[in-house]
Amino acid sequence: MAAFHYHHHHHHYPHSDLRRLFHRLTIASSLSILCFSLVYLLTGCCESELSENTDIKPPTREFLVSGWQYERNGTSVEREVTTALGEDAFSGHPGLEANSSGKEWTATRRLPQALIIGVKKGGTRALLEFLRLHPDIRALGSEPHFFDRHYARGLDWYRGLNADTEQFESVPRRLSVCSVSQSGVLADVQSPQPLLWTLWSRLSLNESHLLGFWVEIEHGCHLRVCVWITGDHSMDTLSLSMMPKALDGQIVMEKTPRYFVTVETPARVHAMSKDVKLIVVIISKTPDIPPFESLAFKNRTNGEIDSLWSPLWIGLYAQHLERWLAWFPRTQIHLVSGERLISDPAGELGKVQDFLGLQRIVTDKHFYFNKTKGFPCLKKPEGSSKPHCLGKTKGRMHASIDREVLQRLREFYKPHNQRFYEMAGQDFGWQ
Ligand SMILES: Nc1ncnc2c1ncn2[C@@H]1O[C@H](COP(=O)(O)OS(=O)(=O)O)[C@@H](OP(=O)(O)O)[C@H]1O
Repeated sequence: MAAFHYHHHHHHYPHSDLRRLFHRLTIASSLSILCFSLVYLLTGCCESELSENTDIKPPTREFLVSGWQYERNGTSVEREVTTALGEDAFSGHPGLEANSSGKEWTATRRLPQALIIGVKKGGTRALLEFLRLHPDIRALGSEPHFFDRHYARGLDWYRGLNADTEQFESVPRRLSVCSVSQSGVLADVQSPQPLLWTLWSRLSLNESHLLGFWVEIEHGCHLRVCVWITGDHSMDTLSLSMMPKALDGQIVMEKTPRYFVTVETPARVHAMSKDVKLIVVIISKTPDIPPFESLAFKNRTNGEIDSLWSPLWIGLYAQHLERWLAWFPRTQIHLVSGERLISDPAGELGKVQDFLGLQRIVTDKHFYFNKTKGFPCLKKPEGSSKPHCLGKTKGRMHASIDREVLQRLREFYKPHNQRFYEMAGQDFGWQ
């Protein structure tokens, strides 16, 4: 049997919601911003420095200017916000760490050399989070959807080099994200909304994740607008959609499982780099979309499968792989078995590391099987010392599917899968 997939819920944030949010932020912050502007005008601290500061420097917090915080689940967030900034911000990011060798300072934002292109619900998040453990991998946490949705924004946007002067830094595990403006400081102080807006549009989050924000100034008079976000999505989604800074020799990568099935993507990826390494996680599973049994058929009585229904169409792996093979050699595409990623994560990760030309550093020592979750979890995820499983949205209970329907799907997928095995040069044993 082949793979079946779910509808994916992407976040869409209506303009009006964001408007309302910023409205609230404005009211909450206007007082402190006024004070801030006063201090600014009185000290005139930027005058001499503005023109000299074209590079981002490690920030030294001078003021915690504006906060919009409230109690959530009975715990005050204020102390933690300060902690996140004062102690932890900018730790865990090679591009920003001060180190006696000074080497870290050469880290730059580069276009990815490897992509996890698919497939949706195949285990792409697990694969990326596992790969992140490797010191030679720098991975973007969110799904940037550059080649399928944001292509018109251009490669500089993708890389994280905005046309405007903003720079973003994220501290993925610490739940604080900041946007730094290097120009027009006074104007920004009087109106932090555009900065917040840009920062916000870079996050795959919505208003409900926002716990607070603050504006601060650092040495060199860069303005930083920071948001503090709930922990619920930290492992799965908290990251800015731009490439992380990486050192020479590190592999930059991202995952957007939709790339695999979008017709225009292979050519676009090829135009970025003909050497990029492509990873596809493929799996055989049934989507958990009630009423699956009726949606899967064009005509239930004669058993005609609706092959254009997206969750079933995604599973036509041969068809999708064929499009990639028109642009990239088979050796540049690595297939990961979604089933084995669950039953033997270290084994699958070993092969991926070989494919990427990396030393096998992520091994069975890094995983344990969590019986409650029913999935492998990490003993120590990147940037943390505590064991971690993926979030609630990964590894869900699936409703059982009618046996006859399953049988019909097996028949439907059989020839497609056969063709896929031939193309892949590998039998995945689905039946
Ligand atoms: N270690 C571990 N922990 C949790 N879940 C795991 C793991 N390894 C693989 N999986 C499987 O990953 C499925 C989600 O796949 P994706 O991350 O590719 O989904 S998404 O397309 O990004 O939404 C998810 O599918 P569902 O069970 O349907 O939620 C899991 O089966």
